[in-house]
Amino acid sequence: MAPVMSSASSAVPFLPTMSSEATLRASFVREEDERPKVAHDAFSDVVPVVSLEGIDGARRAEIRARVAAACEDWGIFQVVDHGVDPALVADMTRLAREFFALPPADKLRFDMSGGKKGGFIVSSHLQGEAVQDWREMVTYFSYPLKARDYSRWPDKPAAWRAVVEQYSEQLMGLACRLLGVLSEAMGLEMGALAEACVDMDQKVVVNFYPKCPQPDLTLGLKRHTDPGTITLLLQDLVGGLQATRDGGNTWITVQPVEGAFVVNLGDHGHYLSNGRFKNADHQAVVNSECSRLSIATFQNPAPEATVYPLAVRDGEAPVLDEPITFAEMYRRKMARDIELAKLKKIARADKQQQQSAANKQEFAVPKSKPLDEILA
Ligand SMILES: O=C(O)CCC(=O)C(=O)O
Ligand SMILES: [Fe+2]
Repeated sequence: MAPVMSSASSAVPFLPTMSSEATLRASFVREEDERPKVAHDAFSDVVPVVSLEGIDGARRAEIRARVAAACEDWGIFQVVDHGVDPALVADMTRLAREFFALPPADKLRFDMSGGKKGGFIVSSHLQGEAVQDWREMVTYFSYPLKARDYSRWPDKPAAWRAVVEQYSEQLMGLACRLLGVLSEAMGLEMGALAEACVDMDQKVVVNFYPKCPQPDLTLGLKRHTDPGTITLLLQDLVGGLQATRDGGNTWITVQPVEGAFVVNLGDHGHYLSNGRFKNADHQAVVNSECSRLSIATFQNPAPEATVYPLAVRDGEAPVLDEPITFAEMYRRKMARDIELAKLKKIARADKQQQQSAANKQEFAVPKSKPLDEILA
């Protein structure tokens, strides 16, 4: 069936309408090959849920083996019994929901469009991209401490800044414990990955996906891999995080687990393992029944950290030609994405032109011929 599109221009502010329009604006409608293939609630349990109870003692070897297997398979696993205070997690999600429920003007006081470091933005699609993501987000640059610019941290709801600070600190602790296990899983010393990150960066991104009138035509967040070392994702029980390991042909929806963090390996982690551990290829889908909240904590190396395999096994060649900095790795990734976005935009415009030419032809009334010409 042909998609039903609203003709409103994407230049019109769309915040208040994201959840109230009956049909999707054209700027959110994805090409067929990018649309969701699996429902937001068709949960799969293939991504293992690993308890971290006993991580510094009796269960370390078992945890390490399960983490290694999951990273070789999907680049994703979930952790429970992780030591992050559940009351803090509850406060974080409650206050995040309160923020997104504020009037648009309050959120736009922290508008980060135009390249500002941190704050609120709608969709956050790449420069030049033809299709927008169905999401709002707010970002906090939280580590290193010198990167904290409190003027870019929303000050409403009142308690949120303090809660984000505590959350960032506890997640940094969890990330360091996980990097220790991951280093060992790569056959390295426990401190190897943390050392490779130099002074670790942390960025917290709170994603809010409003309910959507036509979720089958769009994505909350398009397919991507995270650039950093690992990402710790807290998702509510609605579901919508999807992963693929065959380039987008087949997808699974990660089963939400109460209180768990989903751990995604990013590009940096992938390269350091010499490609043995996958950089999780993932996206977020939306639904028409309710909104969804997820909080992604990105643990990235410092911009000047070197990206190069640390764990090259016998008989393997390094997956990178030469050591590069993380800043350069990120620049190349963005350049590739922008190039791809440009090509997709051109293909989309071509297709729209062909469609409108075909429509004109269909409706063109054939010139009538004199009867004797037809009969001749
Ligand atoms: O919301 C989700 O499930 C995914 C979020 C994500 O992948 C990201 O923020 O990078
Ligand atoms: Fe992601």
